[in-house]
Amino acid sequence: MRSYAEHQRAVHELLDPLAARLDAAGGRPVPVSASVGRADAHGRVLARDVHAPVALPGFDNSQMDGYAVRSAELAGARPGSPVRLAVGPTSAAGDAPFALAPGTASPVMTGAAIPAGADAVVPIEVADPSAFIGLGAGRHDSPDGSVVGFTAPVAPGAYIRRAGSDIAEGALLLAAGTRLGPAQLGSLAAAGVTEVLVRRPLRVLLVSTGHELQAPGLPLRPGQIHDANTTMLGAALRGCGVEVIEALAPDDAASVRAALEASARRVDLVVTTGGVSAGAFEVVREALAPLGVEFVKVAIQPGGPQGLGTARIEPEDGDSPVEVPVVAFPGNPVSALVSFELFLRPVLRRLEGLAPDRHRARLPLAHEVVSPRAKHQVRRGVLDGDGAVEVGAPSSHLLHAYAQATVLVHLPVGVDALPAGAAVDVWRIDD
Ligand SMILES: Nc1nc2c(c(=O)[nH]1)N[C@H]1C(S)=C(S)[C@@H](COP(=O)(O)OP(=O)(O)OC[C@H]3O[C@@H](n4cnc5c(N)ncnc54)[C@H](O)[C@@H]3O)O[C@H]1N2
Ligand code: MOO
Ligand SMILES: [Mg+2]
Repeated sequence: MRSYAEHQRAVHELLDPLAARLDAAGGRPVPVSASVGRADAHGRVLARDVHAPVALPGFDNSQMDGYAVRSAELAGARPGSPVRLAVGPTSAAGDAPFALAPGTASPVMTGAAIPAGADAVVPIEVADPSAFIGLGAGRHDSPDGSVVGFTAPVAPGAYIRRAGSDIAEGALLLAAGTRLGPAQLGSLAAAGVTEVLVRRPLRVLLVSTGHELQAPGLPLRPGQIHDANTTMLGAALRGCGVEVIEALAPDDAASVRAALEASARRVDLVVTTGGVSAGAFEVVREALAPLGVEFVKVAIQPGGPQGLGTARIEPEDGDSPVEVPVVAFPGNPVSALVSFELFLRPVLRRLEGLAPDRHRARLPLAHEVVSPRAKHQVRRGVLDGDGAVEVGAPSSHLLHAYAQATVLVHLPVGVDALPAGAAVDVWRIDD
């Protein structure tokens, strides 16, 4: 039997090369900003480095509302003997910079260009008067004859945001592989970048198998059930930025193979559910083992039976052979979704430019639990009012209970019983 870590490594080895494939086309141009009816770059992954076309800030500007001064002129300022300067023209945000005349102090607003010759800003609160008076009518002129007093020296450079202090012109703004969230998009917009090259999304064929399955909404004959896995794993995959093609194959190997043959050339990966265990109709195993997919037992619960490998399909119509990686999950819905969380989501997160680990914590158990010693068990749980973990039942058909859970609880190999209060690893379920 394979360990959890061994199978995780095998999935990574099979799927990590997909990153290069998604980059191979050199990226697709997409707009940085959303506009009606157009896909934008939000949530996508950069295919190429982006260098700053300009320095940011683009010019020295003020960090505070105050007065731009020559610091040397305030060297002798003391509470008892203030330095008084004539009020010069005002620099508001958006104004073109001008020159500061010697012996004057210019009102300067946050984000406004520092007048040439000034080398420091004194915040309005520590000037005398401590509020702007008489500005506004002709907002760039000084009120005639106004004088402002300063009672302390100011260090050169005080409250000046230097040009290039965020990023220098030509420096690496965002590296290839970065996922574009709000801060990254804002940073591109600030630099005036309107379009970027992003990786194309991963394309996955999702095949659910089972003679008993009926699409939700269609009536059930006795013995039939509604197909939950297609909706569930389709959502999980799309939530990771994947484009999904769905197929429902009845319980015969020929239809599973036909589903693969129909779409293998259009996808990067095939994910199947069901038909991998020890029953009489294990159609995924039957269809894919001859094509090169390996079926193993992993020492986890749920999710024990797993399939993994590259399927080489020789189309019956004589078309050229096609090879496609396959990840085969067990059919029990809880087993299928836990398998996704353990094995596939970390890889997809990496392909998305995100850290592979999800939000994790070590929390105390609210009550005693038991677990099979030889298996890494993953239970679904919720936190009680004190932040302790209430662990749900282990069975793999309890999908309703999974839908109520907020955490996955890990009980590793070697654990057969843990008392209330013992610390366990939990992963937050957040989408
Ligand atoms: N004798 C043994 N029996 C079983 C073993 C074993 O080791 N020896 N393993 C058990 C474990 S663990 C699991 S997990 C399941 C895996 O089963 P399969 O992957 O072969 O899946 P199926 O047999 O097709 O279905 C299992 C179960 O899940 C339901 N199912 C399947 N697909 C869907 C779907 N799309 N939506 C909702 N429900 C689905 C299906 O009706 C079955 O109830 O095998 C155990 N048996
Ligand atoms: O391993 Mo199965 O996945 O328990 O239910
Ligand atoms: Mg089965």
